[in-house]
Order: sequence, then structure tokens, then C-alpha cells
Amino acid sequence: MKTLILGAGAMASLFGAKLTQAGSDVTLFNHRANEHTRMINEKGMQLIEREQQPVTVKLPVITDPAELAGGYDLVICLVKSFATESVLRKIIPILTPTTIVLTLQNGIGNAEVLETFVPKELVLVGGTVSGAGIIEPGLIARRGWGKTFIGSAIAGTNEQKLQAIASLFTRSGLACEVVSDVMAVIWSKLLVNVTYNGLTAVTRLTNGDAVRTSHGQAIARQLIEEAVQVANAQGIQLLYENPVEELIRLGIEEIAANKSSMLTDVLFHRRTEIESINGAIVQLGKRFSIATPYNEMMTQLVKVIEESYPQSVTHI
Ligand SMILES: NC(=O)C1=CN([C@@H]2O[C@H](COP(=O)(O)OP(=O)(O)OC[C@H]3O[C@@H](n4cnc5c(N)ncnc54)[C@H](OP(=O)(O)O)[C@@H]3O)[C@@H](O)[C@H]2O)C=CC1
Ligand SMILES: CC(C)(CO)C(=O)C(=O)O
Repeated sequence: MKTLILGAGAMASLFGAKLTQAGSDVTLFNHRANEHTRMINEKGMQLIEREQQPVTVKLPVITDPAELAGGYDLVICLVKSFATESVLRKIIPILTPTTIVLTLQNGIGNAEVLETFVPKELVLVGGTVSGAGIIEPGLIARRGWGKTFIGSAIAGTNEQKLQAIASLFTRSGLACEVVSDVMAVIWSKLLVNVTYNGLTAVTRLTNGDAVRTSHGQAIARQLIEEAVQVANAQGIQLLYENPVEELIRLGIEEIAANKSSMLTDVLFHRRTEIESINGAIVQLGKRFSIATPYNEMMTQLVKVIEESYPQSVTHI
């Protein structure tokens, strides 16, 4: 399956490396050349998994859309949610009428952006509980081994393609399952991010450490309770029987070591996805008259941090 991955950050690099290792023809596309893309093109990508020695994986990163080969069967969108539109504008000319576009981004609203550029019948939606970070340019570490769930934007379509992608991902070491209810996937993943991303960005802790303290866990529980009420108000069937307990367990056991993508953004003084995560719960809460004080406070705290990077105090 000829695959183009949009972005060359932590997750695009992880998916690119794993799919390439399994023998797929994969290209990364980034909106600009940076140290990471230069290192990958010059020396290959170094991937560390489970504290092992780094393994080198060779795959190309293209930054000029005119250099893209075209003829891709699958495009995977792994830029931050606020960058989807600008990256799609660049690659839209090379899509064919059969190119499938899959979003594995966090937050809500990503599929809707894709659907403004690509026919809905070609859009797949997913969520991944795999995690990764860029340690230094050219070197990435895998830090989460949870499953990836994918489904079709139009329920009941693309069955064969979904199965082919899921089996490719699973063969590549990215365990993947096809689901029929994409809203369940999007919201179940959203809840993971609602729980951990803002909390870890504000406290500068790993996911596990953020909920190992009683105060951190108490905040996480409230964030989840509010988001579950908002999901219920929309009739969304979550993939959890007991969301609070399952999400806390996930953070302590499966994704404990991960420095969340939002913590990484804050550490690098970058824009975060807070608006499409905790901010989305606040907005939808208003629509359904559900009070979301913890999500509101979390959104505001992350915005304070984001808006004042130059003033942040780093020493006495
Ligand atoms: N990291 C993780 O563990 C996980 C992340 N996710 C989700 O995956 C998605 C990608 O996250 P992650 O890999 O961590 O993010 P990164 O910040 O590591 O990578 C983002 C990529 O998008 C590029 N980009 C940034 N701004 C723009 C723009 N305006 N136009 C086009 N491209 C742009 C960046 O390029 P450049 O750096 O050159 O600006 C970079 O290549 C997000 O939705 C995230 O929430 C999901 C699960 C786990
Ligand atoms: C890995 C995970 C699930 C939690 O850290 C994530 O989605 C993120 O960091 O954005």
C-alpha cells in the first residue's frame, strides 16, 4: 500500500518507521525542512523501542509538494489539528479519486476538516493510544503501545480497505482494530486526551505521574466525569464500561511513561491542541447546558501558558 504521511513529527515518524520496517512504501510530507527532516533524509530515522538500542529506518521526507510522486493509496494525517487545513491545501492536487485519507489526530473536528477537501466516502477516522516523542533531530522514541482503532466516516463503507489497513498496521507492530462506530472511537480517544494532555502540560509530569498523586487523580476524575456527561448528552457510546476507572488505569499502566503531546508542545513553546480537546468539552457543554468547570479551568490554564512563553520564569 503506497502511503503518504502528513507531518514529520513524533507520531508521523513512528508510523512512518514502523510501516517502512514492515516493507511498506512510505513517504513523509512536512510543510518545511527542519533539523529532524534533514537528519532523516541524510542518515535515516533512528527509532528506540522499549529501551533497546536505536534501529535505523530509511524513508524519505518531502517538503516541496511538487516533488511528491502521487499515486498514493493511503494518506495518513498526523499533523496537529490546527494544521490540517494548511497541509491538505498543499497535497490536494496529488490525490486520486481512490486515495483514502485517514486521520489519526487527537481532538474532535478533524474528520470534518478533511471532508471539506476530500469526498466523505474516502475519509477514514481513527484514534491511537500509541505514543511517541522526538528525543533529538532524527531520533524518536516509542512511548505508548495502546491500540489504534479505525473506521469509516460513512458507516458500513470501505470495509475491505479498512481491513487491509488494520492488517498492515498490526503486521507493522501497531495493533489495530476496525470499528463500525467512529464517534465511539473519536470520543473514547478524546477522553484519554481530556484526562491527560492538559493536566500533564500544566504539571509537567508524565501521564502516570500526573495521576499517581491523589490531587492529580482527583482533577483527572472530574475532567472525565464532565466529558462523559457531554458524550452521553450526544448519545455517544463510549468504548469503556467504567470510563473513570479505565482511563486512570490506562494512564498508570499503558501510557504511564509517555510525555504527552501537549506537554511536549509546552516544553517546546509551541501552540497546543487544547481548543480541540478540553476546550471542545467546554463548548459542547455550553450547547447541552452541562457545567464543565474543570475542563474550563484546564483550558484557561493551558492558554495562559501558551500565551506567555516569552515571560515564563525559568530561574530564581
Ligand atoms: N505524540 C503522541 O504521543 C501522540 C500524538 N497524537 C496526535 O497526533 C498528531 C500529531 O502529533 P505529534 O506527532 O505529537 O506532533 P508533532 O508536533 O511532533 O508533529 C507535528 C507535525 O506537524 C507539522 N506542522 C506543524 N505546524 C504545521 C502547519 N502549520 N502546517 C503543516 N504542518 C505543520 C510539524 O512540522 P514542524 O515541526 O516543522 O513545524 C510536525 O511535522 C496530533 O493530533 C496529536 O495530538 C496522538 C497520539 C499520541
Ligand atoms: C499518548 C497519548 C495517548 C497520551 O499521552 C496521546 O494521545 C498524546 O500524548 O497526545
